[in-house]
Amino acid sequence: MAHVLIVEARFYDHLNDMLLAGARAAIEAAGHSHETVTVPGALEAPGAIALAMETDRYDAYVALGVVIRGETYHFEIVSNESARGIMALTMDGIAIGNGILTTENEAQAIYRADPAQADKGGGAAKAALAMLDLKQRFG
Ligand SMILES: Nc1c(NC[C@H](O)[C@H](O)[C@H](O)CO)[nH]c(=O)[nH]c1=O
Ligand SMILES: CC(=O)[C@@H](O)COP(=O)(O)O
Repeated sequence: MAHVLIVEARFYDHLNDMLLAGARAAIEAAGHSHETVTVPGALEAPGAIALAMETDRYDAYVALGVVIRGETYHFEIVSNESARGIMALTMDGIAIGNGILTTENEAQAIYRADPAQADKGGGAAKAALAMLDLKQRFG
């Protein structure tokens, strides 16, 4: 059984709740345990995972959050830099699923976050577990 850390960037409560429900359900359905830590926004997610890695308590990580385009270039910074940080950790051999949505509007985010629709939280959890499987196979 693997122990998975969910790092949720809680910028939009109602959207995060759906992502979390999907991720937790997918981890539990696969027979694994999980815990959750909350950070203020997507930009903090890679740093939180990097800190958690130092504890050696977790086998895999799921990053959850929602970035919705606003009026300024900030959208690109938050979207691209959170993904870049997560990808850097992935390339270090950490099993991570990236469930940080980057959308043009709230309707796109609702469709993707809802476990009964696109279930991107569940998808990110499954990706983390798939990478853990590969890590154990090749490690
Ligand atoms: N605009 C969004 C943010 N912005 C906040 C940053 O992620 C960060 O917390 C802040 O700059 C302090 O370092 N975060 C999201 O998750 N979603 C957004 O739409
Ligand atoms: C991530 C964003 O684009 C958004 O939350 C920030 O909005 P704005 O560019 O209008 O400040």
